[in-house]
Amino acid sequence: MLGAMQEWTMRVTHVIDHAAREAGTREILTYWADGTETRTDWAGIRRDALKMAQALQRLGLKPGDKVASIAMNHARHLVSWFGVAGMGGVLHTVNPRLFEDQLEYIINHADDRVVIYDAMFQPIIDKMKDRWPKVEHYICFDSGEHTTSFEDWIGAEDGEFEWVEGDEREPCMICYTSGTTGNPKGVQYEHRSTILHAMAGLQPSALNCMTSSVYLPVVPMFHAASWGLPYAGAMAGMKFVFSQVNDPAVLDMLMKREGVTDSAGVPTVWLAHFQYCDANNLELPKLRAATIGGSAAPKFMIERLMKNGTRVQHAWGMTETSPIGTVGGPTHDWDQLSFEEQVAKTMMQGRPIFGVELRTVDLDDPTKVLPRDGKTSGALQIRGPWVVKRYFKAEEDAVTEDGWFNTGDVGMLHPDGTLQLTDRTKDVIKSGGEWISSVELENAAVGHPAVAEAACIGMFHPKWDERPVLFVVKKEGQDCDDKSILNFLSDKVAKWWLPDAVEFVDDIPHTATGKISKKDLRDRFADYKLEA
Ligand SMILES: Nc1ncnc2c1ncn2[C@@H]1O[C@H](COP(=O)(O)OP(=O)(O)OP(=O)(O)O)[C@@H](O)[C@H]1O
Repeated sequence: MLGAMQEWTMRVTHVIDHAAREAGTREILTYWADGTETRTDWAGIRRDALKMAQALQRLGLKPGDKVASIAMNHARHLVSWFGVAGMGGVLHTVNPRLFEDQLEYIINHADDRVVIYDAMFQPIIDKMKDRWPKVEHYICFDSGEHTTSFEDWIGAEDGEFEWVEGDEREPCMICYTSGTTGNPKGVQYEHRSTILHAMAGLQPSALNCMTSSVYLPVVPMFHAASWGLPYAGAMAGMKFVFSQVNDPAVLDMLMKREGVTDSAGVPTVWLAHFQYCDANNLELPKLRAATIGGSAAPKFMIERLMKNGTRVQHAWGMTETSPIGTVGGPTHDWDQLSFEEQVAKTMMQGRPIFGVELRTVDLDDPTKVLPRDGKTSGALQIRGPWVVKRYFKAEEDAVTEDGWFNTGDVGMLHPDGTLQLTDRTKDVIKSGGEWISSVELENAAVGHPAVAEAACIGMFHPKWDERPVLFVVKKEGQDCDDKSILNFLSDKVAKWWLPDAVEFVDDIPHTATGKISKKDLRDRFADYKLEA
């Protein structure tokens, strides 16, 4: 027998309705690429989203149709998150840094009918237009010099529109993985999964979203739904500060002037911020918390932020998990820990937020579930209502028979639930039947004063199968040799982990999301040979 509560379909339109009703005047600021700024509020975002939904219908779009956005973070992009979902459509947030073949592939694969883009990406549109035969309309978020401008387009509507109703399991957004592991794969976020994920993000131990938050998400809206922040932020009714550019000078100015309390982004964002403040003799902004994820946050970054009074929330997730899986933050015993212990804990990837479950399985025998002992490393699996079950247009599910998604990450679970990632399955190095973490070697190497960046890959070795080779980019004006690096590593990793060779390179290839691309590094050094 069922209970007797009211019907409430979990559609994301509830989120914007709530924000406009309960926090209607809470501000949304945008700093635009041309240096101008505009301010709107949650009521304004809803008003424009209604107009946009109406305008999409006028173009002939039907529920289920897809609209691509190629855009940075700003209020109009935020409008499209709710406008597209509000007409029953699916917003496809595209990473503009993808390579041309990937851009061609994903827009065609998603069957996008409309592309809305920032003027700064006009060159991409000009280059790609002929390769996207299914796209019928182009709209520019900015000026519209070359095509219809967003403001003119929605400005022609009166906003007298009723959100399109539908099933809560219908998709409202599609994000593609960046394809470092093959062709990009589309992950469809449902209305329901999006709401559950955003509500989970409101847990105090998660994204730290509350009415008092003034949030500057540096994580782009095209990167795994900006970690769900636009939805969680609307639910909390917080103030957003957006910047269309990722210039540390602009971010620093906005953080200080607007009293930003929270920010979220990949580690490289803080790297650039540190460099900017150091070069200009400025103090770091005093944030309440910085959520860092997407790749491992290095120790020196965590230390520096914590010393500055900023709580570091080290998060792990992936496009396939909407993306939040785990978030770090003070544990019950936090106050009893020394600063060093707190840093060490923060370097791990945090604990699962309510709603998802993690387990690790043996790398060689995936049927064997490993103990949560903080010692045994294995392949990380996850399940939960905002974790992918099947990729868009795939013919088979992407989960194990018992319903777990294989993340491709390697790590261990501690008895208190903390996840400690050690590598990705395809990057972990197998030497003489034992595993070596390429990430741990890299993290240790970047602590060397002359090292700007380091990447470690396993190279074929006639005796050991694979041995680590470390590729290093030196800091400008600094010098060092392989002996100094190996010496530096010798008390930080096991002796048999020490790389067989250290190679100095001018640059290390990166993926479209700014992570080290080991695939490209391997391709670049395909002919590399290690001696027996
Ligand atoms: N806090 C973190 N520490 C270490 N690694 C992390 C962290 N957060 C995310 N990652 C890494 O990022 C991956 C997810 O990234 P994302 O979904 O953006 O895919 P991608 O790396 O860009 O592309 P692909 O899945 O195609 O390789 C995780 O599986 C993990 O390897």
